[in-house]
Amino acid sequence: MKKIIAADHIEKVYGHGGERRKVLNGVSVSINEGEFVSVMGPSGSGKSTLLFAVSGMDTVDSGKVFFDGRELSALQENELADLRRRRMGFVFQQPTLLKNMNLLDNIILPAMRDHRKNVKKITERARALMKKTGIEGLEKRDITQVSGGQLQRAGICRALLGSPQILFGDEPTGALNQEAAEGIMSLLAEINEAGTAVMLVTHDARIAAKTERILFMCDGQIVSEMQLPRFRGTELEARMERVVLRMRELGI
Ligand SMILES: Nc1ncnc2c1ncn2[C@@H]1O[C@H](COP(=O)(O)OP(=O)(O)OP(=O)(O)O)[C@@H](O)[C@H]1O
Repeated sequence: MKKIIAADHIEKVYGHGGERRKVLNGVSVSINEGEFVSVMGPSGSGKSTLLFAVSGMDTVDSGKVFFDGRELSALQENELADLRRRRMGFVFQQPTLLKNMNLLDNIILPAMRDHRKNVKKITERARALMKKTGIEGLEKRDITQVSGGQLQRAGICRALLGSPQILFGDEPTGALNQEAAEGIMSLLAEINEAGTAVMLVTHDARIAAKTERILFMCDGQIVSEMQLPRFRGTELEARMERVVLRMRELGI
């Protein structure tokens, strides 16, 4: 299986002098093409920092991160930005969409930077993604006129517009009720099934149990991993129990 992300002994330090704190402490991890991975661990264990480091959204203080064989720190800022825009997608807990701009325009806005001449094509693709993600018909709505789940679906459409090889999610279901969260998880599973790798940070064992590999973090390190068969809609409770049990064993 081909690796799309490979992180080799990465470290991230925040603060200065006596206040210095190693938030990533020699993490090595790889993500294969098409994998569905989640990251769990206590608050402050470094989950978001890891996601930001392996996606090139933030730099590391030592170690190396490779995306599809290219070392991120060796890239020029514009090359890195280009790589992130074209080959990675990002979804956050609160999608950063703009008020006073309708949902469709919000979705296409970042892609317009690359393809000014292709407005028609981008709009068509955005509409197709809105249909696929279940928000067809909401194109003209302002972002204040849709639910949290619909907003997150719009965020996912925006992230998918460039056909990324990997979608990174930092608590993408964290602000949603359980029903909306499950809808977003089903959507992410579908996207993953179609070939896009997904890497999610979550606090929720119910969410992690639907992924195929769980990385457990504690104090800036990956302290354990769990491989699960692809989730096919059954045995969720048993999978959750395994996750919770592992966390208990790890004391996290
Ligand atoms: N920009 C920053 N400057 C200084 N410290 C930071 C910064 N970003 C994160 N930290 C610290 O690094 C540690 C790890 O943060 P991180 O957000 O990666 O943890 P997390 O596991 O994702 O936590 P949570 O589950 O609460 O979101 C925390 O102690 C946090 O306070």
